[in-house]
Amino acid sequence: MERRYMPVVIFLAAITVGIIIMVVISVVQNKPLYQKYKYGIVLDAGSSHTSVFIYEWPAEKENNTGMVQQKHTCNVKGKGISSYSANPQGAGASLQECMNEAKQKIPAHRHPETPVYLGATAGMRLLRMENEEASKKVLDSVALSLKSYPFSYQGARIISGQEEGAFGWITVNYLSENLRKPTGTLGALDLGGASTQITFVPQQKIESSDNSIDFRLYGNNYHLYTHSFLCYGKDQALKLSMGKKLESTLKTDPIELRDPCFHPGYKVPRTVPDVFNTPCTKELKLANENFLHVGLGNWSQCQQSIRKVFNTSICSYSKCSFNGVFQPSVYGDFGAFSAFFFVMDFLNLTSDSLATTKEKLAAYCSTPWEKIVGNHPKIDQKYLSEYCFSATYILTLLEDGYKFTSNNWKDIRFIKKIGDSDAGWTLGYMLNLTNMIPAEAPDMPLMPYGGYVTFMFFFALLILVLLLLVYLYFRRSTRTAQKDII
Ligand SMILES: Nc1nc2c(ncn2[C@@H]2O[C@H](COP(=O)(O)OP(=O)(O)OP(=O)(O)O)[C@@H](O)[C@H]2O)c(=O)[nH]1
Ligand SMILES: [Ca+2]
Repeated sequence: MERRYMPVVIFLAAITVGIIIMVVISVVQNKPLYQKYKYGIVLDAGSSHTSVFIYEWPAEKENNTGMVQQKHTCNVKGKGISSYSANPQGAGASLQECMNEAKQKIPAHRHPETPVYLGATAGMRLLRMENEEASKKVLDSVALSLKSYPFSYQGARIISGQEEGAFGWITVNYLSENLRKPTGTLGALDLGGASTQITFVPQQKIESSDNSIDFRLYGNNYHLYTHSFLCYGKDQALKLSMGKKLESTLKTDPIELRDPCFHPGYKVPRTVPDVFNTPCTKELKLANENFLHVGLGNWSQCQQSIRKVFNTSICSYSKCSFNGVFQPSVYGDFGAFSAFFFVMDFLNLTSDSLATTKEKLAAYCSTPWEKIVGNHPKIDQKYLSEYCFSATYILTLLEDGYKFTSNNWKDIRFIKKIGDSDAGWTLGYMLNLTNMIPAEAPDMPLMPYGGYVTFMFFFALLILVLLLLVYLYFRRSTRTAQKDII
């Protein structure tokens, strides 16, 4: 090579090395550090049982939407914490197995910074109404138990019905990644054992302040309608409904309750206090101690009997759901989770039209109890016997209560999970308390990581090609000049 080209070659080599170093550094510098995770624990102390949820998220992306995921769940053995009113220590002790599991699942070096929250819902709201002292003792007991773990204890409290509804809404919209998009949001329908919640962004004005809740999330304002009906979870609704039937029938037939919501051939002895042992049915008092609960398996009569637990005759607003509670017209798509899902999924009723759902359910309810047991020998008979009631209650609540119709029935999606995370209030509760959903949209990189690397690569290649072209041009023009001289 001629000596006079040496500076050009050195120059090109230096530029090439410079570009390579630039690309390598920017790739390494911006590489997402996925191996660093943070964790959070939320205990859902429901009326029927307690579940422990462990969430995880990449440490450096905590404010981005959709980053927090459910890593693990553990169902606490036995009933909900409100059932420990006579033995409060038992409530704290019941959490041990699942909390030890949490210790195993979360890396030890993260334990001290991992927040633990316990939120109790309708079972504890009812216990507080009945016996405030006992509800305090139960909360103290679970608090003492949670403080004994190496995590960062953040409190154990009874959450309000509004919080339960609103955080369920945040969870489903966070997981569906609706919050940063201009698309609509998903309403949330939660059916527990002791209460039920409806939450959505309405098109009409919210006429009662109790039912209105505002959030600013990722730079958007959300004006939500929410209501929680205490005593209208499926277990309490069964008591309400049986209480009404008992009240009218036991006067004439003190030993038999003929119930259209249970299968023909179903016959179980019960006691009156079994039905009336809750503040939801307190006003109904009866002397008879024992009665025989006899199934009739008649869906339309069952629906008639369930309608009696919804008072639709009073409303001081422009429109109401039931019991005088304001509710705007349901609007948009809804995610229906917890018992809405368990029940409808068990009966295979999650994707039919409203008319077909009713037909199938009517056939199911009239199926003899013996046949039902024969078809499902492994399922606990208490649960099995209640599906006809529960599904009829769900249809009646959605249609007569919330005013869904055959036209918008398809807008209800019965869901358990979104991705790997359960739909429920716990994730929204943790996101809110850890400030993981910022009010304003965080600054986003100009382009996604993959796009950025590709751009840097092709841009560097382009510079190289251009330099090569300049070099070739330079070489040709100096040769032509030399020829001209010769
Ligand atoms: N069939 C069936 N029922 C379930 C299952 N899990 C819970 N249930 C029942 O469904 C009802 C509602 O359950 P959850 O949503 O866990 O209710 P909860 O959170 O304990 O009650 P709330 O405090 O009112 O929210 C209760 O009657 C439970 O016994 C399940 O996997 N299958
Ligand atoms: Ca619940």
